[in-house]
Amino acid sequence: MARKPLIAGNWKMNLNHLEAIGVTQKLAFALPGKYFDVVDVAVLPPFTDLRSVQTLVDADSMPITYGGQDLSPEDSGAFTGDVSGAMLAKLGCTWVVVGHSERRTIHGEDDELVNRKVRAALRHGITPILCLGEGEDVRDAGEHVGHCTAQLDAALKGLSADEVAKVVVAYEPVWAIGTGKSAGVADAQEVCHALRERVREVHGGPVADGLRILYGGSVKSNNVGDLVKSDDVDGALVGGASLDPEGFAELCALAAGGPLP
Ligand SMILES: O=C[C@H](O)COP(=O)(O)O
Repeated sequence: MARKPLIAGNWKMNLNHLEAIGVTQKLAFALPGKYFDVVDVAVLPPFTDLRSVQTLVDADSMPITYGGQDLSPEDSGAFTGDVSGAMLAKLGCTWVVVGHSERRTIHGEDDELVNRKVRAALRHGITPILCLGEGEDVRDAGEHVGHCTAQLDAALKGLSADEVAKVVVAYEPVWAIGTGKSAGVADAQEVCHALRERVREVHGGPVADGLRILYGGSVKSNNVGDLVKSDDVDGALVGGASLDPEGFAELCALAAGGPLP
């Protein structure tokens, strides 16, 4: 089944709302409309930027989608500092990152919380981009496939096949994030394939064949083309390389099959 690639730029804690406007404008300007027929392009700014990005995207009818980098597992109430799925939905978010390794490591998020956040996103009609991946020690021990499929099982626990069909999975080996050390194409394909086969086993062929599985970890213009050519890699979650709009536009074009004119 042909799956349209998704290239999502995770800005992490970079760019204030004024800078966000500039970067989003430049990205839309640099990437001709025809590329959006072939690849979906998203930006994932900090919460404080979302309203500005929404206003710009709506006003200029940009083909760019956007989303948050995290959400609360709860819908409202006394949860100081948290942002709910309902709030993100109201801001027109298509996506929300869940279970990023920086949240798992820095904020101690475990699989059970990640599962609750996936459910919260789906409850509000937002597509969770569910991140998972192994650390260097697990990879060195050769246990990366089992580790990642176990994380997948835990994050999707109790979800119906229809719900799983609405999830995007992002395989991000922790040792490749922000290190300049990207997984090889064969390594990315190995884990993405195993994740798809696990979904096939539990939720059936149509869900597995339709599921978008991204790779993330030091994705740049020089490796994105080969990564998305892999059978089971359907796009990329891009960190550092998404902050420069012209460079990110080039990366998106390469994911769509060729460089910008
Ligand atoms: O969410 C994005 C990933 O953490 C990858 O970040 P990176 O492209 O800077 O390595």
